[in-house]
Amino acid sequence: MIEFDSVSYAFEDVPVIDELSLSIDDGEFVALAGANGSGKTTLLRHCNGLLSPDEGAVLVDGRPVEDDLIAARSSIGMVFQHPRDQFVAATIGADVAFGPENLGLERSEIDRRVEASLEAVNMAGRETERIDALSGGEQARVAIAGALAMEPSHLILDEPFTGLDDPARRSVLSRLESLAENDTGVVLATHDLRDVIDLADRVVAMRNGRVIVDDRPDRALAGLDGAEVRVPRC
Ligand SMILES: Nc1ncnc2c1ncn2[C@@H]1O[C@H](COP(=O)(O)OP(=O)(O)OP(=O)(O)O)[C@@H](O)[C@H]1O
Repeated sequence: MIEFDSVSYAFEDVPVIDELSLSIDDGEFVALAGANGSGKTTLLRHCNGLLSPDEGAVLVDGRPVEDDLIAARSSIGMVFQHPRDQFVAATIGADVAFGPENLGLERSEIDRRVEASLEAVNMAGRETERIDALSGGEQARVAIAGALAMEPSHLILDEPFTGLDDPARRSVLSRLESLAENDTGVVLATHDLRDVIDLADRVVAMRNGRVIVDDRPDRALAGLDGAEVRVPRC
């Protein structure tokens, strides 16, 4: 479970997160919406200690993130907006293996995780391919596999679809849907709720560092307008 307990955060003196409270259960698929600058990325960066709250607390499985950064980073897989920037190796297999290797796991366990993670994103058997030769959609899936190889309880994706065309987005989304069905919590920050409206259990929308809507997707849409997010036309 991820809990934000009255979290406030400012860059220099500019408040960005404002006494925000929110809980995300294991296995939930949450769409995090909001206009540019509403604070989505800043909030998500608190989940694995990249940022620490000025006030309040962020808890992962009941423990403040900063009390045990390694535990928090093992529980939370993060995929950022431009997956290209987070690759650490030239080939798919080496990149996905990097996290488990840092955990000091046995080679057989590392290999098992790499295989299972690539299978989960529909890229089984492609370990030796070079990442720089992949399409954007394939790179997004490799980044997700890298996060999954840590066997996180939650996967947090910060607008992972930037620059992807519709087929690539749909392919990644269908993978995320099956992960959520298998009990990995998914938090997906997006401007475009059309992507996730059929998949999400909840839509949380932010404005000026606060939660303005937190509801089932159908009801959340009724409370949002095009200024916050791009909503599906029904
Ligand atoms: N490193 C930083 N230094 C100073 N201000 C920052 C920094 N990062 C973000 N901000 C500011 O914090 C506010 C929230 O930014 P944030 O990236 O969290 O919003 P967002 O909802 O993720 O936006 P987007 O949808 O455009 O990615 C913005 O006003 C932004 O300019």
